[in-house]
Amino acid sequence: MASFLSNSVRSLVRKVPNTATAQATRSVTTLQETLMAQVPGKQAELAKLKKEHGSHVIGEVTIDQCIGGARGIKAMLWETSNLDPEEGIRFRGLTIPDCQAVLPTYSGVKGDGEPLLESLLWLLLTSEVPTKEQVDSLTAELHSRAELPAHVIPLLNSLPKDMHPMTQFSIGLNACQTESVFAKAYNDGVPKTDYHEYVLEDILSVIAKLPEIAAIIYRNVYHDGVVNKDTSLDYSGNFCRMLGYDNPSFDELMRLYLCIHTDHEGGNASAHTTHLVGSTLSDPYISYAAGLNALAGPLHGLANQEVLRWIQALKDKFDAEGKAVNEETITEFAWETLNAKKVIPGYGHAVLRKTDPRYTCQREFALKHMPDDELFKVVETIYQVMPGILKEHGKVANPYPNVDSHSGVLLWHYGFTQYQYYTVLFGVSRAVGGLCQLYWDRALGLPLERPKSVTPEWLWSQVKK
Ligand SMILES: CC(=O)SCCNC(=O)CCNC(=O)[C@H](O)C(C)(C)COP(=O)(O)OP(=O)(O)OC[C@H]1O[C@@H](n2cnc3c(N)ncnc32)[C@H](O)[C@@H]1OP(=O)(O)O
Ligand SMILES: O=C([O-])CC(=O)C(=O)O
Repeated sequence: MASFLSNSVRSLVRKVPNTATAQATRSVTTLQETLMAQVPGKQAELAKLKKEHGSHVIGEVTIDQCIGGARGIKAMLWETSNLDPEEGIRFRGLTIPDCQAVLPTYSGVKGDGEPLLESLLWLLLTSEVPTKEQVDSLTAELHSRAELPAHVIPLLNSLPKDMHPMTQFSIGLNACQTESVFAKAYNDGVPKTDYHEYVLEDILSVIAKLPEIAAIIYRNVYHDGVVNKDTSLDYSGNFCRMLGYDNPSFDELMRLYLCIHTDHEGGNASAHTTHLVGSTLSDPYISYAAGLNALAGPLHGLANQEVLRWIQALKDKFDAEGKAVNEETITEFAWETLNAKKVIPGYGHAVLRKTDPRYTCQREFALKHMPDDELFKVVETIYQVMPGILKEHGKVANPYPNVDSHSGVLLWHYGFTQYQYYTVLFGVSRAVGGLCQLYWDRALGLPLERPKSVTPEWLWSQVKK
């Protein structure tokens, strides 16, 4: 890959020498080689579609959609995943159970344990299921790119402990932008046909650096500030050690967690923001930092902390009143929330119309690893009553739980109770989806995103015609 790069940029690339593992696995086809072989064909296919069918109509837009957050408008090309309202997410055509069956795991035996994050990264970028050797070479490559620039650790250490972890995360990633190979290459005037080669460098480096930024924040805010690595492990395993967790079952949970939160087609706020900001040719570091800021909103990724906050408030209220948490008290608390004109966090979705399969696979993990956990039973009871309550409420298009409804309770089981931090874990994972697409955005030469807005007067003029 580095041979494609100009001399001035090459000095920024892969500053960390290849590890022994990377050298040993050099015989496998690398991620970069796989992509370079795919790009010309994908470019030609898209050019043909545009040339021969560019004027084909694929939808219409109503006033409701125009003022209603663009729900359902098909206006974005997304390679890496697709969301069906009934079935849920498919990553390059594979459902979550498909991924669990075919993607390489830590043990090396397919289906034995959860897929490795590196497996999903490879799948999303290339649309191919990697071999274990390819995944191992990617693990080594990510470890070799993980070093943070010297100024970032003191910066993170200087942040107020009461600053929200997502704000710290965004600051940390923005500060790493000094390493952007793409920004330097653009400045040096490389031709636009080469952008994707530099963008790929940045994408892999961002994904590699995020766990340590995240771990420093966690250890600073809640513990002693000390981060210990173990790069003999995979990406998720090493991340768990950096956070301070050393438990094989928690490692598996983190592998599942990091895989299922990666991508949710293009319209969700964090992926869309990354894509939009990237379309201005902002580099992947600051494009994804923008995506993190979108993820930090309570209607999006922050809902995972809000779910735990809601459950704790529920428990506190009924503990104080000497009442049990059961179907009756949950129903009472849900109506209090709804009557106060607040949302039930973890329920509803802009696209899904059934229980989120990411919820289902986390529930299955809980049934396998923690069937008797007290908080899991509360989440199960909420699941029994909430769809009925929301249907009765009558406003919600989807009364079923989304991914955020279940993730916190699993973390809590392992002693990871600092729920204000939960969205940072989501942010480590979402980088993979948003940035894999950003690679294809540049490889396919997608343009600046700039939809047309209209005034209320214009809308009135349309209906009065
Ligand atoms: C990773 C993720 O981002 S998954 C989503 C995480 N977010 C949450 O869990 C927060 C709770 N859920 C919600 O706020 C919503 O369901 C969203 C934001 C996810 C989707 O929003 P929309 O597509 O607008 O949902 P929908 O069409 O069902 O909204 C219709 C009405 O129901 C309300 N509604 C939707 N979900 C809920 C809910 N969980 N609790 C109460 N009211 C709700 C909306 O606020 C809206 O009210 P309004 O007409 O007064 O504005
Ligand atoms: O798809 C959405 O709008 C929200 C969501 O579940 C995600 O981004 O994971």
